[in-house]
Amino acid sequence: MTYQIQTYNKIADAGLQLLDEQYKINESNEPDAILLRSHKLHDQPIPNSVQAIARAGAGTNNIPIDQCSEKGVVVFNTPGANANAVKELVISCLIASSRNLFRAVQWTHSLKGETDISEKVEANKKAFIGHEVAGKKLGVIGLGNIGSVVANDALALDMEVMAYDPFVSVDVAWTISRSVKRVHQLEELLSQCDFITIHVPLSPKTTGIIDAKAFKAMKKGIHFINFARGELVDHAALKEALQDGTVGKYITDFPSDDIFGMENVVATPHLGASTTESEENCAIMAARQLKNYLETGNIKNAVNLPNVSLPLTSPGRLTIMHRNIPNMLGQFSQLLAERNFNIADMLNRSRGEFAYTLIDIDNKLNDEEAADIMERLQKIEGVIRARHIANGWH
Ligand SMILES: NC(=O)c1ccc[n+]([C@@H]2O[C@H](COP(=O)([O-])OP(=O)(O)OC[C@H]3O[C@@H](n4cnc5c(N)ncnc54)[C@H](O)[C@@H]3O)[C@@H](O)[C@H]2O)c1
Ligand SMILES: O=C(O)CC[C@@H](O)C(=O)O
Repeated sequence: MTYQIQTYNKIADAGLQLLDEQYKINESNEPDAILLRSHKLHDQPIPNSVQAIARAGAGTNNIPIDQCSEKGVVVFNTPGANANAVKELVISCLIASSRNLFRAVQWTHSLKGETDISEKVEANKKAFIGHEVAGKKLGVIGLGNIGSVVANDALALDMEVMAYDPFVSVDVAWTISRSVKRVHQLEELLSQCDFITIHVPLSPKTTGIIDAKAFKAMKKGIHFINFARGELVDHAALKEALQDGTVGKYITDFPSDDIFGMENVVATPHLGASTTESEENCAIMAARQLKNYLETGNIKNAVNLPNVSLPLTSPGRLTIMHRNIPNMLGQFSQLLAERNFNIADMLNRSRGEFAYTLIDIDNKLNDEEAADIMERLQKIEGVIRARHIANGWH
């Protein structure tokens, strides 16, 4: 079996190398799967051949998830794989902004060609006096893979840390120091912190969550760090908050035309995950998840379907993505019984309005039998996509 993979953006070789001789990269207009980073898929049709999309990264706002679910396309991301890279940059920006490093470096370079540089340096350095972060209060909005490690490491800088995340996962909660104070109202964090960093996914619910009301609640002169997504912040409200001094500095990884020229804005070119280590981690995780899904039907870290894991030992497996409605399993087993196929194992999991079923059968199907059973499965109301995976070991 050969799988066709379409890639977008630069995917680290460490990940691509995991896709062995069974895989062809960028050789077909009808790929089985897509592997990408920030490339926007919203503006292009997704070929019907695509069974899975893997995002080598955390944010999936560049992928039309609802459309994918309706087409039976599983969408993966790589949770945590780039968290350390983002954390290191956020911590460095926290300190750099507090010490006026960005402006200071720019000014120093402007001395090129002048005389008496050391005298000018000593005379003017007072313009860049900063503050230490120790003893200051950091607010972390979103305590996921990135927010949790930023919060823990800020404690090591002797900062007081406050965090807001109404949906924090149990797994992450276990890793967070008890010294991080959790608040249940965003306003409480906004009104008390000297520095705020945001680490929530961009979705219709979070677009513009930092709006005029949020800025109004903040302390005067606060430094706001946004390495999550630009659209989380209402830029018109940001402009006002910068002008009236509410925001002393806005440091963001998401430059856009409207923030250029705003005073006290520092923008980096979406560099959060741009380390060799992080790019490799993401590419490896994404390639493994894609391979596992294509070859066994098992799912790990999908954003639109549940995790499903069943060792593939029988001669054949049917994978069925379907709506989460009654009597689907009954119809599948009836169909198989009518054709005299014996079910060796079965697993069914649901997530929201979608569900996924693996059915392992004792029968080794020829191409005709496989096509026939696929056609019949697809005809069952509620079935979105069905696949037959022949186990190469039988
Ligand atoms: N700059 C970069 O290069 C870069 C790199 C990685 C991730 N990111 C961005 O950072 C985001 C976070 O990444 P992550 O790996 O920590 O994701 P994650 O999924 O591990 O964590 C996100 C957290 O946000 C929380 N959350 C959701 N809605 C919230 C809300 N309204 N208020 C407070 N908390 C809320 C969730 O409960 C979760 O704990 C990504 O979605 C992506 O957009 C940017
Ligand atoms: O691929 C990148 O460089 C950025 C990834 C980042 O935005 C993410 O959401 O993980």
